[in-house]
Amino acid sequence: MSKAIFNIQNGPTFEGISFGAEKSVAGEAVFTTSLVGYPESMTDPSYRGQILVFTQPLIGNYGVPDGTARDEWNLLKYFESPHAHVVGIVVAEYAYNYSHWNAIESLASWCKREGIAAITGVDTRAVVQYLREEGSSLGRITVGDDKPLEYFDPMATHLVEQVTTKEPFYVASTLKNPVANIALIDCGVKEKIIRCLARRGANVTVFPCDFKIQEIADQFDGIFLSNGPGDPKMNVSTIANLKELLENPKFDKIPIFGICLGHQLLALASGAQTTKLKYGNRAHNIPVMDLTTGQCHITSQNHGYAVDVDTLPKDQWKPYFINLNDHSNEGMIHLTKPIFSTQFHPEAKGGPLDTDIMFDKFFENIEAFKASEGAKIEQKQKISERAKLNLNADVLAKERVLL
Ligand SMILES: NC(=O)CC[C@H](N)C(=O)O
Repeated sequence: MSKAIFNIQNGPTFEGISFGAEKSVAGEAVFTTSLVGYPESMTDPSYRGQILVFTQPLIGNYGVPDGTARDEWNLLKYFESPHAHVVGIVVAEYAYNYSHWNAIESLASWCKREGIAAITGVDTRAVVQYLREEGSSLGRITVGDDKPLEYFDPMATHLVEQVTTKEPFYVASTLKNPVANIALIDCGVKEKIIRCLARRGANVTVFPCDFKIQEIADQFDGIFLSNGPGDPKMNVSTIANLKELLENPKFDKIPIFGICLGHQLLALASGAQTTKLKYGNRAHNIPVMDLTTGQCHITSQNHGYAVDVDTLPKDQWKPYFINLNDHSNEGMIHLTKPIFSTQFHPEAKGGPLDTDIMFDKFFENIEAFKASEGAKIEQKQKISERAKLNLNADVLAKERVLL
């Protein structure tokens, strides 16, 4: 067992024991207060480049499930993407013995295989107290006798480019008569999000982040904008594409739904601004209020940036949800078009399922759109148009295409 050191730039140093890869790493140090879900969080592409500190003191006790297991849509059953995206993890007490019906290996052996640095024996309460007071900070984990790495800010890079699918891929509905064809812009989409769409009977065509969706939006019944890592402002071409999509009156009736980064990109494309939060919201129990009903929902969250609600163009958008802890914006809804977005994660993997209804709302919008005049291109014609663009389901990959 090697020793390991966790440093926070201009902050405290913690000594512990390495239980992951024999590899030193540097990134942004963030903390999550979620009690469970370390395999889901670590494989969520939105955590790309980050060192994740768990406030739950005992981590690893239920091991790691089979990351290759697939469901009936050929989506990963237990992981949110094929690989881990955090660069390192920090825990108070690693559970060397694990036990769970679907565990196939220990967290330590998975981290070693995935090249994730892991340190145990850290006073994670002190880490969180520091980050909460001083705000998000850069961190590094130095393993064994390695020379400490330079601090590195992943937020200054275009992280979405690293996680988006390289080619479009297709997830077919298992229904004989699928209810919708949805285009999904993949900025680092979680498998559960695709499952939430497929489970409701949609065929989902997943596109790379910078795909010019505004050129073929009329071939689809709805457009989905995914979650993803990094500073939303880095996604210059995606924002420009969305701006053209929103400004083209031809697409006024097409339903759009965005989650987390998707929400932020929609806001930026509408002329609003995003800001970096002091230390972000990463938890499975964050209360938000629906401003249209006054109802409170408990939500799953993982973000470091937020939409500045004061900059939303008020003639087009209104805030949809508000965070009841820090009063940051949690979503927006268009005044006249079937478009809405949430900062929280209604797919909740992990987390509470309270806001799964947001997907139902998207499908209600899709139903209304399909029944409306604006969507009267016959389904067969749409399919042949998509085939002309080489987006025929038969020629598309069936899963995420990685580098
Ligand atoms: N989960 C996400 O989509 C995160 C969005 C963005 N990268 C943020 O940190 O705010």
